[in-house]
Amino acid sequence: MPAVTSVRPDGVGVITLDSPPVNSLGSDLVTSFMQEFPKLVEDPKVKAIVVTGKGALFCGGAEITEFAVMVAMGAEKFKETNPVAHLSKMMDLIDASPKTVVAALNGPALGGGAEVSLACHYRVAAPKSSVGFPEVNLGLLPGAQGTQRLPRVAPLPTAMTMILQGKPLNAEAARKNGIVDVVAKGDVLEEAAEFALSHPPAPISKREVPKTNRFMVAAGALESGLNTAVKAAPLMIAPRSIIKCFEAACSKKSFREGVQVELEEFSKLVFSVESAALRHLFLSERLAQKVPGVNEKPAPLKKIGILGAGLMGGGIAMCFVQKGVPVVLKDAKQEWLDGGMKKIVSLWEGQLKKGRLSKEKFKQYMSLLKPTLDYGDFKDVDMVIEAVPEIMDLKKQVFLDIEKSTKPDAFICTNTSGLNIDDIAAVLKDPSRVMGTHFFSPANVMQLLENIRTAKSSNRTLSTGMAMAKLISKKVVMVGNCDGFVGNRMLAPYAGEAKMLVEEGATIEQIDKAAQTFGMAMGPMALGDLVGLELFWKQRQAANDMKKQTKTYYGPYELTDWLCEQGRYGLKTPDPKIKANGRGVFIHRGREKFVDPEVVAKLEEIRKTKGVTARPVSDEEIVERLFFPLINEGFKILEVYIYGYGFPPSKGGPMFFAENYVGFKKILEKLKIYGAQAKERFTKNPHYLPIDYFEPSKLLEACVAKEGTKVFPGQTLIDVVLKDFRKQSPGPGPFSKL
Ligand SMILES: C/C=C/C(=O)SCCNC(=O)CCNC(=O)[C@H](O)C(C)(C)COP(=O)(O)OP(=O)(O)OC[C@H]1O[C@@H](n2cnc3c(N)ncnc32)[C@H](O)[C@@H]1OP(=O)(O)O
Repeated sequence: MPAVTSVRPDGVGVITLDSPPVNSLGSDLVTSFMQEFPKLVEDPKVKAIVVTGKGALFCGGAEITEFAVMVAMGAEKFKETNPVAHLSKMMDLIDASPKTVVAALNGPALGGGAEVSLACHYRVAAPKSSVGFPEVNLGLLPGAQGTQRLPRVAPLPTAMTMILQGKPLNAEAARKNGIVDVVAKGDVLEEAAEFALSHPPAPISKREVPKTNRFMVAAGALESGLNTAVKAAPLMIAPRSIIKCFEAACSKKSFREGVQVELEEFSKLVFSVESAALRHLFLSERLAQKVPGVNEKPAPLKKIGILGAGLMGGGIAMCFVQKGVPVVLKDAKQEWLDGGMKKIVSLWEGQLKKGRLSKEKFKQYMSLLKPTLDYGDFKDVDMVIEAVPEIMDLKKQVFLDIEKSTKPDAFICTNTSGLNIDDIAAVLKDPSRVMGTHFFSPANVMQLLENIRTAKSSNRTLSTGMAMAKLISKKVVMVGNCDGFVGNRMLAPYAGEAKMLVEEGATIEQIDKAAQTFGMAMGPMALGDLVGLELFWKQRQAANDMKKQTKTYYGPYELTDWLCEQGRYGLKTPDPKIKANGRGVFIHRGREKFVDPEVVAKLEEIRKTKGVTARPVSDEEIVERLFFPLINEGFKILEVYIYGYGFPPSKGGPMFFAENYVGFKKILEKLKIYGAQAKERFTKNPHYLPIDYFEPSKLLEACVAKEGTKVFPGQTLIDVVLKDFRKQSPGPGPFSKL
């Protein structure tokens, strides 16, 4: 029953939004609310009305899955049956009630949920509730009168931060900003009922926009708000539409006229490819949390052991401590431990100085983090995550040491980015306790976590790994144990082509700028320095004889070899005393970086040796050669089975980008052209090794063949093609060396 009504003995009619899991405003709930609410208005026994939500949330907003259906209807049909206009009518109904309507915010009121609360005449909020407008994160705006109601109650800067940046306010902050009338001290429903009985109806739509808000708009506040939003997310189109709605609200326009502007802007956004991409990401991220067959109750994680206090280990330790989980951080040498602790403490001190961390929290963090050299301190931890250097024998040895020092049911995770986890786990008596947890650098910042299942990981290990990700607020993807897992596997051709393009004549700056203009948070050259160049170097050295390998060769290695031989590993130089510290492709000074003339000279030398004449490379070619092979690799992975590396969210992930921005056919054609060029380079120039990342994926070819096939709203052509493909696919191949 989506909207449930009852009448209390004190004459307050209660209408409860009841649509699990988040009381989203799907058409069923809206229709039922519009049938039930008038009954309360007309009931002579009802003196006032309270709107509340069932469960932990007031309301999670409009039903996101229904947007795809709206888009599929097409623009013309959408005009006639616009479900958001329907939602707007629900707001009018509440607003126009002759009886006082109070929202009892039992939990978060988000998007359309916040709009329902603002359509009510007053808001009484539980202390743990919040009010937020996250629509911008879906490439949308509050299309059910939110942009017109919020500036009527809140100061313009608050309204702008909330809607333009999607930042929610907790109950107390919402009260201070005029959005909430009372923060309940006791039972929120009781207090809302009491409030409703003692206050007259007061619709926000009848309020004037405060003069200060109008002055601020006249003084150009909207432009500066827009600049901030655009700076944070340059490719987003929603902020410009949101500004138009605020302009309408704070001008001489009536509430109704403002609502009309809002509806028009919303309609534009809902049809945009950016919004489709962001909605796709929202739903895909949640889909990725559900691993078929992994259904055992996760074990509690009360204490964590981290082995290795380097960049990764330290960052992982921070993730847990910042969520209040005690961590034992172990390393083998005092100086390594001290170095790791120093880095962690300096990061927290930096936050303290900027006012982002309170002194109390800082103290709490310090008390939760225990540095140690003694394996004995792992005796009561529930999970150990090892983050020691990527050397197979070392990993096997530390696994044996962890086994000896932990409880038999403690989980053992390896933060490898490339080693075969089945091989590491095989040294243990009970390999079912093992899984891979591949964090991305810097681990305390990056949102992605790849959990890797081994052949023997138990259901409980895997479910606890997924729960662990949720505990530390990571977006998690469960992947199989194969070369480079998913992230690095897709990154390898991207990084390889970046190096190849530099050799061909593109400048280092040009490569990174082209990638950043596309929307990447960082270019591939800077990324190499950030994650550490020695990873690739060591992996390559580990391979016996590169020249004999015929497959999976990723890009030229001469420059990286030269840099690493001098200890220029980028920002991940292990020994702080070494002169090359902070040097890689770039020279890094604090947040600034410069291309080193020595690197440019070395490149010239490499070209000479290889007989390559530098040529001008267009930005278009750079983008195509960086991303198309990456997409191709994604298809290869999808032949069996996406968040990281800062891929622009407005493009929805590489596969969504391929389908909706470029088209499969163009990608296939370009892969063939660039692949033929790479083959010619390999055949004619003995300095080059063969590469296979331009070799088109069978799934991509199948998608090209099926282009034009009708798909259901919300579904992708890849979904459709994958269904048939699953049966025939050989998988991503066995675990092989780079
Ligand atoms: C004109 C008006 C426009 C709008 O209102 S646009 C929508 C604006 N609202 C939002 O953007 C809110 C999005 N939702 C969230 O931020 C979070 O979710 C919550 C804070 C509400 C809850 O978070 P947590 O408790 O961690 O749960 P979870 O895994 O994110 O979601 C549980 C299930 O609920 C589904 N869901 C959440 N919000 C919506 C929604 N607005 N429409 C449809 N489904 C929603 C998810 O997908 C998932 O589903 P599964 O269990 O199948 O994985």
